[in-house]
Amino acid sequence: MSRTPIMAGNWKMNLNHIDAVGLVQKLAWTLADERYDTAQCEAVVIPPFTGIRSVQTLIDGDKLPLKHGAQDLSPHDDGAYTGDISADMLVKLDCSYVVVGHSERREYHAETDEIVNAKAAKALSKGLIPIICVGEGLDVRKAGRQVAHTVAQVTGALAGLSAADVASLVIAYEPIWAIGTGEVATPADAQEVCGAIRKAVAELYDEATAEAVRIQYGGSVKSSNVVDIMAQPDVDGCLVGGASLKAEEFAKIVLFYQKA
Ligand SMILES: O=C(CO)COP(=O)(O)O
Repeated sequence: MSRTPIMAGNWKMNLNHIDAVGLVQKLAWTLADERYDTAQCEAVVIPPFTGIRSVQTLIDGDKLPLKHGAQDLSPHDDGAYTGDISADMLVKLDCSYVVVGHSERREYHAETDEIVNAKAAKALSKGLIPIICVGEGLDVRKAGRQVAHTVAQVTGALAGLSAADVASLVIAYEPIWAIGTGEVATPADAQEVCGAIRKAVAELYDEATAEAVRIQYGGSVKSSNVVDIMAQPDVDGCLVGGASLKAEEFAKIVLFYQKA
């Protein structure tokens, strides 16, 4: 089974809703100029919550070849959870994807594998595709335990999910030491862990599920390194932070296949 590559721009806490519209317009123009083909790569923008409605209206109104998503969701349906956003609210905004378990949420909001698992399950139950983030810190990498650490996070995040659900979702391997540092993992580093994740999915489920699940690499991805990273057999896309805030740079990342 062939997996469609997926490039997702995680804007993190950047760009108000007006700037969000400007970026998406420029991204769409650049992609159109370069004859972007959605069959070659899926392009996703993930603004902060405050930008989603404007981005949705623009994508829908202008029939742009982009999908959009959110950076987090509540594991609860509704109720007294001040500051949280529910899956239903994101579905109403036509979100296709939702990031869960980003290392910044794990660190600053104390999200555990159990919480990540509950959020992924909630997203799937409402028809949203979770992008489940995993990855080791520098201490774990230095100890050579990156595979065991990351596979344990994947196992925790997928607990109780069906094979069909897992086949539909996205796992993003983001080594924390490579996020926003300019320190990109080598293509071989990315392949080592992404390959181990796919093997773990095969062991937890079956070969067909492992063949279907899409695995991204994230951490200082740029247009200058994306082609080498994407050449790895178990890397199906990238979760891009800083470089997704520049339309032309993110467009080049989406269009990686033209250079591959
Ligand atoms: O955390 C990331 C995407 O979720 C990666 O961020 P950078 O691309 O800025 O390193």
